[in-house]
Amino acid sequence: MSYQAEAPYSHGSPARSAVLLCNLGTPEAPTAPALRRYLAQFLSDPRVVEIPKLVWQLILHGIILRVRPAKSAAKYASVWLPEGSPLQVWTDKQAKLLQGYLGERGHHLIVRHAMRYGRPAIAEQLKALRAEGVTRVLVLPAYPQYSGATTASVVDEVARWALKTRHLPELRFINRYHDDPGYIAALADSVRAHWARNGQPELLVMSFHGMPERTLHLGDPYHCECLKTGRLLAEALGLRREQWLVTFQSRFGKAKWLEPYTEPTLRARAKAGLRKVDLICPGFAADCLETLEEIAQEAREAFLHEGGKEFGYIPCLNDSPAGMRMLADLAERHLQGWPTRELPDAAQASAQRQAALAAGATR
Ligand SMILES: C=CC1=C(C)c2cc3[nH]c(cc4nc(cc5[nH]c(cc1n2)c(C)c5CCC(=O)O)C(CCC(=O)O)=C4C)c(C)c3C=C
Ligand SMILES: [Fe+2]
Ligand SMILES: [Fe+2]
Repeated sequence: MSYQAEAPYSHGSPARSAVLLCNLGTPEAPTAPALRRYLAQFLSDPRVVEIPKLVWQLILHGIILRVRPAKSAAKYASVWLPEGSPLQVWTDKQAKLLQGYLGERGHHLIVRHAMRYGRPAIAEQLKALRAEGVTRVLVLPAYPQYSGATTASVVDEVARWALKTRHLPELRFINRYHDDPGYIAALADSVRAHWARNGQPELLVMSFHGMPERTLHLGDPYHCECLKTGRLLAEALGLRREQWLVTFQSRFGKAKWLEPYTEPTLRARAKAGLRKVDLICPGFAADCLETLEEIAQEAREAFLHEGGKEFGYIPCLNDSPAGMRMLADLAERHLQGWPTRELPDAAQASAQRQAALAAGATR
């Protein structure tokens, strides 16, 4: 391969650092054509569907992309906000707030968000940051638990951009924060706040996005990390073992996925006499289709249908102050050694000029 000519970092331009908050991505509209584009990109990622490419492309284009887009579009339509897809709206807001939180702590840097599938694409954002003189990028995948399908796929996409780029910024990656005390405390705070308003349930179900079970046997740490988050959150809340449960949602395809499955578990528990349950989805940094539609709508209906009486959905950390402080702490720890507390060169020069002028004026 050959490297394209690229604009050099201009001499004397400010050396800047950036944080790139990366999430999964979402369709651009709740319509079948938009879903087809999104799902084609998402489900063609070999990190997401690990079966031989040729066989999978036949199934994907021959069956899945003919049926699923319309069905998924209807689900997206039920949670779509006036400003767009919830995942897009929250992730955009989180990046803006994170810039503010880090700024208040004296860090001069740029925070942007990017999506692994759809837009704004990771490569598009890295290119834009480079054009703004950014020479250091901290990549923060918005996935508390590491998995090959999510975290590693973000790294793949950064690497794909890097493969084509001559003058690379310095790059750092955050792999996980599933057991970060700030993350656990932020989740515990939001559960306690929910209980203060609605009373404590008989059972707290912590529902994580599923993965094919074979990924666990192939060495993916995702399952272990979900269980650890669950245990730490239960400990922080002082729950007894029978008062909490970790389950897995969003099964895709016919293979066995991580168990227990969320909705069948809720149905079975309701049938067995459970009346009041709370659901939280700690693996999602922001509310999205999988939490707002699959849990807060579908799982609720299933539970009530089987005789359950009260179903509480506890939102994701989204833009909560505790969640944002946690992200700022996390980024700050990984920014160590980068000169983010110094003013960028150009701003520094201008501040010095201003100081000299002021000094001259008082003399
Ligand atoms: C939080 C971690 C996630 C893991 C792990 C994950 C694995 C995974 N997902 C699919 C298939 C689909 N997921 C879909 C939506 C979706 N998935 C995540 C997160 C994880 N996925 C999020 C945040 C979302 C919501 C996006 C949004 O726009 O709100 C979908 C699309 C929706 C649909 O058609 O059902 C699919 C498909 C697989 C196969 C997989 C593991 C290998
Ligand atoms: Fe998913
Ligand atoms: Fe789903």
